[in-house]
Amino acid sequence: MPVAKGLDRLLGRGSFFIRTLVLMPPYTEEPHLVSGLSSIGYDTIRRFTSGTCMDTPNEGVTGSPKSGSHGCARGAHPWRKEMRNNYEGKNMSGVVLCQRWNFGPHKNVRDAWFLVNRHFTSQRNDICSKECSNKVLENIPGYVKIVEVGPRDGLQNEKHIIPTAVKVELIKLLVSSGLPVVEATSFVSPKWVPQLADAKDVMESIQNVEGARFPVLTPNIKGFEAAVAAGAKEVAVFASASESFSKTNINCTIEDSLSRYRDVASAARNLSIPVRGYISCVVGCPVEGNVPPAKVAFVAKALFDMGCYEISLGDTIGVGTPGTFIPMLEAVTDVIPVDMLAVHFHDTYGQALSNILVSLQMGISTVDSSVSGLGGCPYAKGASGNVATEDVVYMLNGIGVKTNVDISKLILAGSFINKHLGRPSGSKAATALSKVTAHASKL
Ligand SMILES: CC(C)(COP(=O)([O-])OP(=O)([O-])OC[C@H]1O[C@@H](n2cnc3c(N)ncnc32)[C@H](O)[C@@H]1OP(=O)([O-])[O-])[C@@H](O)C(=O)NCCC(=O)NCCSC(=O)C[C@@](C)(O)CC(=O)[O-]
Repeated sequence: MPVAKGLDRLLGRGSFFIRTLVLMPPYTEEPHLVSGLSSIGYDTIRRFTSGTCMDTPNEGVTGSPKSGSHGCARGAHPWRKEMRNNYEGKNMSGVVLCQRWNFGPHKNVRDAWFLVNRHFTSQRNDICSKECSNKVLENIPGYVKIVEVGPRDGLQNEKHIIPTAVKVELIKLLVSSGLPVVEATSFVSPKWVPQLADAKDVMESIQNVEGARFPVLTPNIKGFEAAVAAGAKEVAVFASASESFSKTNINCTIEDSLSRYRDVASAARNLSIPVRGYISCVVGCPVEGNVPPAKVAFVAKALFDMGCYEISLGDTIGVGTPGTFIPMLEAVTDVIPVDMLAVHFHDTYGQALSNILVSLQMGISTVDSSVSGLGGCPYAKGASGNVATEDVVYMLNGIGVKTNVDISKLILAGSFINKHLGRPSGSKAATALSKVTAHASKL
């Protein structure tokens, strides 16, 4: 296998994990993963792995203060630390694998290891989490919080209105898979997004559902008040890094939207309600094209200053690659602590998983995704669904990262909504694993 020999030379004998990832059959064509990662300097990656504030000067960030001025003012927003602590301590769904595997004709443990994992990476790979110490993966967090956005970002874009009962059942199934956060709906104008006009009913129906948090989108004080009245205990505001998209999506300029969100954040602080912030179009806009990283950093800093406990960076139209996402993340982490950031990818160009992997390497540990890859934004023409949660969990399992999500239950949730929508899953992992299960006797 010439590619394998080349990789061994490139990586050294100790780096069998990368080799395994690259060569895992049937994905043996090209070592894209290694060549892509090797172009990112390790120093650059390390810079983002500390959970502490960066003191890097932020010249070039329009209108934002200079170095250190953000001062990581977490004391002002005590829920931040508390919420991070809440993510820990759950049972993990992974199991120790291949304890009684028969190595059979395979020459050595390494070869047998990757064959074993070819079949079993739907479970968390504990061998990997213990033994992978190579430089490429060592900075990846041990736990990743997945924020499921299917019921909101997914269903807001459906042609037909989904019955409230179906939405509620979907949310319950997602929670039962172990997802810690399920974005439930939006309190936006029903004239703009009729698909989510039943936000109040959805929220009221899940009041007794335990085991996850249910943030909802609120574009203004009106939405915030309606959300709180319906029982929401966490909200999200959504700004844009592109002026044109801001006008298209929420009918106001970026500056006006930030002013509205300051009002929402202030009202939320009075009620001790945590506020998540989104930034859309962080690398590309359907109207303006490329979006400068400094613009994203500016909006991120504004959301941070108003008290958002987490800021989700959205590649709304899915055009980003590591080549554009890394410089944007560098600009944002110059002004915001990396542990307050989340990433949110639409998979229009099939780049989401590679972008997630580099984001994790740069210190991000929160990933938004949507069951079955549902989704799209009604105001971002051409945007496809979000990255599928099943695909994200599959990848994280494969590299030994804990999520607490049971992928088989997640696939059930996906099957439920796909059946209702009358179409196949948008998740490659769910599709493949369903086939494997169906033909298990042939393995
Ligand atoms: C922001 C507005 C409301 C401005 O819309 P507007 O028309 O400029 O607002 P307005 O203040 O002039 O009000 C117009 C009407 O809407 C009502 N209204 C006003 N506010 C609300 C509210 N909160 N809830 C219910 N009704 C509301 C208001 O009462 C009035 O009703 P009328 O008097 O005509 O009967 C509108 O543009 C809107 O709702 N936009 C939402 C668009 C949206 O939800 N887009 C998708 C989510 S963003 C996204 O998907 C991206 C993200 C987050 O996923 C990240 C990524 O993918 O990158």
